[in-house]
Amino acid sequence: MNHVLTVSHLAGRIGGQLVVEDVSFEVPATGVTAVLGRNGVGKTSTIKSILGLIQRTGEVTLEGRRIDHLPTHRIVQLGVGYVPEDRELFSGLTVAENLSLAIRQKNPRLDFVRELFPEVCVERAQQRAGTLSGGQQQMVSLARALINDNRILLVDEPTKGLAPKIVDEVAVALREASNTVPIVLVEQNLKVIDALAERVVVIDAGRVVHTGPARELLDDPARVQQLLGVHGEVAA
Ligand SMILES: Nc1ncnc2c1ncn2[C@@H]1O[C@H](COP(=O)(O)OP(=O)(O)OP(=O)(O)O)[C@@H](O)[C@H]1O
Repeated sequence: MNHVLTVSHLAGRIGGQLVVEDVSFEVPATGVTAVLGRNGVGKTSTIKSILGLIQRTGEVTLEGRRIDHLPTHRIVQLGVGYVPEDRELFSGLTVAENLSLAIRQKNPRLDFVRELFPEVCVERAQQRAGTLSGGQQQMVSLARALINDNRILLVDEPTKGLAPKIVDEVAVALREASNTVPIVLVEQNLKVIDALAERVVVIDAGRVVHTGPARELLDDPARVQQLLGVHGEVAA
């Protein structure tokens, strides 16, 4: 299979402490690959290790090219888009200003993000990002990553803390986005995983403990319970 990203024996440290122990997985060139696991097992740290945001060892390749020795800004320039868990918008700047600061290419995908998020990217373009709701801020954060032609997008818990209706909106946007770029999605919401992910990578205590088709895992509530410690039934 054609892989856009391969992660091999990745380890990551924060303040000298090993938080990612030994993570290996591959990301196909299309669709959504979900990274799952209980709280605190190292999902966010795995994403940050790939991006070089924390001290890391191991091998990471983007379309066959080693990127594990590069600084974060180079990795992003090569086309690894990042939507961080805490959104990290410039709260005092408008939506339009947040978007224009993110542009890295001559022909940004402005029409695409305006179509995907008309409320925030058109109607609220002149509103300060810090005055938007959590869901709206999440959409700006996604738009900021989608405005460039990335090779892959790393999206960390985009639905965390959002109301169910907004979760559905974010999921629809991510599905649209995944038709244009492969996505690695850290997500706890099984309904979102069910709606979006083709494959899952489950992490426990800094290591990969399961990989496979999302459907196979979601159809096995006992295994979901065992791996994630949550009830395996996906609510209707
Ligand atoms: N800045 C930090 N300083 C010290 N320890 C940290 C820091 N950030 C994370 N950790 C620790 O690293 C481990 C992995 O955290 P990480 O955020 O990667 O887990 P996670 O699986 O993404 O969790 P969650 O689902 O709760 O977001 C945890 O034990 C956490 O306490």
